[in-house]
Amino acid sequence: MNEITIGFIGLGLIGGSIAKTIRRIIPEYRLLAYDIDTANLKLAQTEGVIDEIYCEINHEFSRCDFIFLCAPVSDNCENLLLLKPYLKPSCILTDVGSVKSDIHKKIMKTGQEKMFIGGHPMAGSEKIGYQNASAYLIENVYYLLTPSDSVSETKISVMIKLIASLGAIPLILSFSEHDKVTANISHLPHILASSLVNYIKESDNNLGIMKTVAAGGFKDITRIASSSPYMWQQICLSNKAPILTALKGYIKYLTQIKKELEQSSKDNLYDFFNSAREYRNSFSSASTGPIKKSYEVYCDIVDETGQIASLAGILAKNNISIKNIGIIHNREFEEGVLRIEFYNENATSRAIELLRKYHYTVYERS
Ligand SMILES: NC(=O)C1=CN([C@@H]2O[C@H](COP(=O)(O)OP(=O)(O)OC[C@H]3O[C@@H](n4cnc5c(N)ncnc54)[C@H](O)[C@@H]3O)[C@@H](O)[C@H]2O)C=CC1
Ligand SMILES: O=C(O)C(=O)Cc1ccc(O)cc1
Repeated sequence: MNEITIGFIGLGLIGGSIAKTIRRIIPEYRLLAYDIDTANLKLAQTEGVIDEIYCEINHEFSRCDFIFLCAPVSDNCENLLLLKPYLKPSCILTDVGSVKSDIHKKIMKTGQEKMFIGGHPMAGSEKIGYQNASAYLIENVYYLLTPSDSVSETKISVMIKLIASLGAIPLILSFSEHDKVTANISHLPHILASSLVNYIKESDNNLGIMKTVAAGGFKDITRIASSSPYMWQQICLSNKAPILTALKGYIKYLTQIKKELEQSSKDNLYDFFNSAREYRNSFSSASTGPIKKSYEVYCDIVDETGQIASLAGILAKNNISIKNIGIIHNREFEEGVLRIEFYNENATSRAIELLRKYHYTVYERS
């Protein structure tokens, strides 16, 4: 088989993670990248992730069998025209942007429908840039695909195969359905997280007491407020109408709960929390959710030198890789515990079994 060549236009958190995943799973593929930030490109080349780096979009990309547009959404739209003269007809052009309607409209304008299949991995984080990219970010998560109307079935099945081979779960949607869904389950939550943080900033006293005592719940639901403001500015502007509809629907809920509280409607307040609890508990705890599951366990550990090293040694001897490790202190674990994160479900369950065998107290959190 001829060598497959894949190009990346933008190599930050998502582009970098897809490139690292390809390098991990299909190391023989040739990877090319362009990014406005040359430091990213140089790092990726030094790490052996990208084979060829370019400081402009040029004829080198005409060798690509796939091109992933991985810049913020409106930059992806602008890069389409710059790429157009170089793409071979058999190339599959895709993107990873969080919004799909604008890029599909631009694709129709530029006459590139026969090669475009929109893409959107439902995984990510509040972190920014290639330095935070991970070869496991898209493992076992939904990867939404929005093929153009005139792209061939062959191209669609090749794309589905590639995404599945990278360990993600391809799911086809129309671009308008995509934007409605993501407005509700991704864009609205990001707006809520940021508005909650802004509200607390405004309400706190000058010693920052709220900020100091904010507990797990606040931190859980506002983590995504640390995301890139530039990326979210672009997402909001690009998906304005569906986000406004979602906000309107959500504000209705807030108004309703405000009324029920004002009226001390005991039963309605109970129903409000109970219906949310039941529906939230019905979400799959398997990794295929809108939010990627993190494989973490918590473990009591004696506060003595060498304790972390001996636990890590047990895992290493059994070929279990640790993704992240560190002591945490919060109210749930009053004494402080060791938080250990693994790469996948299998490693997590093997580690739990092993550590318990060595008489460690291990906690799992759903
Ligand atoms: N961050 C997340 O959790 C997720 C982001 N996305 C989408 O992925 C895309 C990329 O986001 P991230 O990787 O998170 O952002 P990022 O900020 O980590 O990376 C963006 C990269 O694009 C480069 N870039 C900016 N303008 C460019 C241009 N005109 N041409 C070429 N490169 C350019 C930047 O230098 C940077 O390396 C966005 O469209 C976003 O909507 C999709 C799923 C999750
Ligand atoms: O960090 C998280 O939990 C996210 O929600 C990340 C994210 C951001 C943007 C997307 O389009 C998809 C996923």
